[in-house]
Amino acid sequence: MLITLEGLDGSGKTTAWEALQDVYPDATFTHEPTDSWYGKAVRRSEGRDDADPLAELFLFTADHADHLSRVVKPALADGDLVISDRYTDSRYAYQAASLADSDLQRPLEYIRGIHQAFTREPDATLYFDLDPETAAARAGATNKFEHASFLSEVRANYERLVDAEPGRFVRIDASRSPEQVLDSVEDAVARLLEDR
Ligand SMILES: Nc1ncnc2c1ncn2[C@@H]1O[C@H](COP(=O)(O)OP(=O)(O)OP(=O)(O)O)[C@@H](O)[C@H]1O
Ligand SMILES: Cc1cn([C@H]2C[C@H](O)[C@@H](COP(=O)(O)O)O2)c(=O)[nH]c1=O
Repeated sequence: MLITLEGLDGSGKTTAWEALQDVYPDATFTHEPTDSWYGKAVRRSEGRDDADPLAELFLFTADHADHLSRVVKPALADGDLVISDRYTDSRYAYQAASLADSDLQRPLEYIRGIHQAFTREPDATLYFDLDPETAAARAGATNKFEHASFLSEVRANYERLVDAEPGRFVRIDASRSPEQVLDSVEDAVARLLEDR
């Protein structure tokens, strides 16, 4: 089973992903961007304000293709529970926002279309829902995406994704205390595993 954690920068995904490692020590824990050389190329691009947004989409997508073939698909083939801190929805939400003013007519649909031919969709996605101002403040503006105005466009895209596939997403109210958020996350994962 593939479970992904999604949401704005600073919404608490990594905090939850780390806590889940104590609860499910045998699961495969992974993340995007990855630590591969593709992931390092992505990190370089994130650090550049002059990066071309379409080129950046393809860097993130190359990292995803490598992540799928090297980590995600083999772990799923072994019957592992796979929990990924960010995955395809990050591209649909973030790169659709960075390409909003490009020549692409419908960036979110275009990006989904690129992935459809080769990706493995998540079985379930925990969506850490947080307002963009709090998210930006928690994230500390360490890259070009971590600003409230951009994050509010990203959030609108996440909402479109949730509306399109309500059965896949579990909304986590990420504005609560870390303890409350972790309790909800652990309950949600336990329920997903029971229902599978
Ligand atoms: N529920 C919470 N309330 C307040 N602060 C929190 C909460 N959860 C996490 N934090 C703090 O917010 C910051 C960002 O948390 P975290 O790295 O888990 O978020 P993230 O969603 O993984 O962010 P990014 O996508 O930027 O990596 C950290 O300093 C973390 O300690
Ligand atoms: C996978 C992915 C990530 N991003 C953005 C979102 C964040 O601002 C950074 C890195 O993520 P992290 O959780 O802080 O490590 O990259 C993106 O724009 N598109 C993606 O596909």
